Amino acid sequence: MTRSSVTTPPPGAGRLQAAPGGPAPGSPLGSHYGDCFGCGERHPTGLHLRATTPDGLTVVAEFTVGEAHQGAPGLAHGGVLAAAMDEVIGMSVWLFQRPYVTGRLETDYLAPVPVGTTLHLRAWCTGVSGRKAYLEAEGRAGSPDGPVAVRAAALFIEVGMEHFARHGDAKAIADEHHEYEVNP
Ligand SMILES: CCCCCCCCCCCCCC(=O)SCCNC(=O)CCNC(=O)[C@H](O)C(C)(C)COP(=O)(O)OP(=O)(O)OC[C@H]1O[C@@H](n2cnc3c(N)ncnc32)[C@H](O)[C@@H]1OP(=O)(O)O
Repeated sequence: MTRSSVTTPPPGAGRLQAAPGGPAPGSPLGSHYGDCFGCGERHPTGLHLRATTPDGLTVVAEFTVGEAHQGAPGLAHGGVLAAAMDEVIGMSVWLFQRPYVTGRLETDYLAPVPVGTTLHLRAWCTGVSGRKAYLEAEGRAGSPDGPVAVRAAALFIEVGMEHFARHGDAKAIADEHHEYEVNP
């Protein structure tokens, strides 16, 4: 993976620990928002990522490239593939049980991805330092051990739930996330 110093954990960065009360190994991860382009079940042309965590620390998910995801005829758009990387990484920080947002996302495209291909996605954390989390992801074509078509490295920044309430739709968050106090 070609990655910059911004997405490389600094010396002394901590390792991620499974959050108490987080999803049990093997359990499916639900969508964080029904209208999300990445995981929302209500989104008509979204990626509809369905994810599980095998170990409470990493996330695996599948995304089948559809007609709505094309750039060149018959091939996935690079921005859509980056969105899939962003989403699976976002799901993996969701395991921390604290809200994070993408600060920087770096993507390597290794092979074209035809419409109809199922990408097998995996994301994991490489380090945590203060509010910063360092993460990586890959997408393999056709099967979990297929060729790597896309790779990403990211810096995510921890924010409070008030970030989403202040900048987004506070009512929609409250309706879907009764477990969080969005205006503490
Ligand atoms: C309904 C459900 C609700 C739950 C939703 C779940 C979400 C799931 C979503 C899933 C979808 C997938 C996820 C999505 O798509 S999330 C959507 C895409 N991302 C965003 O919209 C984020 C937009 N940016 C911001 O809001 C602010 O800039 C943030 C909050 C990130 C930081 O502003 P804030 O004022 O708070 O803090 P700070 O500026 O002091 O920065 C703090 C530290 O971080 C460093 N830094 C920051 N940025 C960068 C950068 N680009 N490169 C390098 N470094 C960067 C910075 O230097 C500093 O370091 P240091 O000086 O301390 O060393």
